[in-house]
Amino acid sequence: MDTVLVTGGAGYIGSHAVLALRAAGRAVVVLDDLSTGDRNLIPADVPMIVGDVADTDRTGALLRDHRIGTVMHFAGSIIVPESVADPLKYYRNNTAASRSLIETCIKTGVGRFIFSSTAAVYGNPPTRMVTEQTPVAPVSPYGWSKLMTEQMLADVAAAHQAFRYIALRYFNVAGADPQGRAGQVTPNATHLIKLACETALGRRKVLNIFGSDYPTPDGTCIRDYIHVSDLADAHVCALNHLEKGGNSLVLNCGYGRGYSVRQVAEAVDRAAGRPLPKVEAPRRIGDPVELVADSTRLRDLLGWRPRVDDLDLIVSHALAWERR
Ligand SMILES: NC(=O)c1ccc[n+]([C@@H]2O[C@H](COP(=O)([O-])OP(=O)(O)OC[C@H]3O[C@@H](n4cnc5c(N)ncnc54)[C@H](O)[C@@H]3O)[C@@H](O)[C@H]2O)c1
Ligand SMILES: O=c1ccn([C@@H]2O[C@H](COP(=O)(O)OP(=O)(O)O[C@H]3O[C@H](CO)[C@@H](O)[C@H](O)[C@H]3O)[C@@H](O)[C@H]2O)c(=O)[nH]1
Repeated sequence: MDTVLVTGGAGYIGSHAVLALRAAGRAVVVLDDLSTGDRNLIPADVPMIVGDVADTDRTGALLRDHRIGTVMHFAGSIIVPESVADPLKYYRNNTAASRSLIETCIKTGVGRFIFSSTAAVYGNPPTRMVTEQTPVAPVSPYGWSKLMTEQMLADVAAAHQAFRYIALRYFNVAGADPQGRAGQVTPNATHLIKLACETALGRRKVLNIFGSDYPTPDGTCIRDYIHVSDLADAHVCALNHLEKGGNSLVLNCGYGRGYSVRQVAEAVDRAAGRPLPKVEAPRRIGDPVELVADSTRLRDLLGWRPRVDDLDLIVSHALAWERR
């Protein structure tokens, strides 16, 4: 079996994909510039090249030398408000860097590509449940930077018969490896569950609840939180699909049910054994009211079966990671 290249494999989600690939018996090589990642998140015997995916000479040599058959492309910049303040960083490190990587794949004959996309491509969707047919309409440069990469992949796959891809649109990724081998280290992360756990451990004074007047049962925004280990498994399913000759796909990744900000905060209270300090704050600009993934296609087309679909488990794994 070919070796899999995991770009951004020293990051939060990529490191869990490395663990899932190894559990499936696959050979893995990581390419990461360590701008936000950490070498310690991946097993010591996984080869890691420190470098930028946009460095075409080095990446080309890597693809050839390691006989890479599939690229899983996690590397990128991920902070939505930062993308509003510095859009060119996102068009460089997400869109342009992906263009370079895709071109290097075409030049070296790598025919399978699995891409980390995002629910941010939907912007503020008109319906509660989001299917892959829901119109895309990003509201941030981050979302656009990812949608442009999806478009490149579709165009390249149409032009090159030997190239197939799967774009996985992640909803809200959370939790940590149940065995404590990896978790989120991303600096300046803005994610609710990470911030709530940091607050529960006294590293932050208070958890802001951004907006309590939304048209939802408790007034706070609703999201579909997917355990990072289940998401990692989805990548192994995607790899198997492409290796069996399956066609290119765009797939939502979530569980299909949503929790409000307050419900998440209460789950952190339960995991921590005491209530964390919370304060109602104004709405955060650009937040959609409700984002829940219809993940029927992921289940039906890839045979994905979640193993940790439980908010209390997600939160307890995230809290255990923060306590480490
Ligand atoms: N975390 C989420 O909730 C979420 C949601 C939707 C999509 N995504 C996408 O998933 C992917 C992984 O996100 P994450 O949460 O693990 O973030 P992360 O910051 O933990 O990981 C990104 C990794 O990529 C590396 N990297 C960044 N730019 C690089 C470059 N040019 N060359 C080589 N390495 C580079 C970083 O050092 C880091 O290890 C990203 O593409 C992100 O857009 C994440
Ligand atoms: O301190 C906080 C942090 C967040 N929230 C709220 O919690 C919800 C979830 O926020 P967050 O965890 O920041 O996730 P999203 O803004 O939904 O975005 C995430 O999910 C997207 C996919 O849906 C990804 O593309 C993004 O990278 C990722 O940050 C939102 O209503 C926030 O307003 C708070 O109330 N207080």
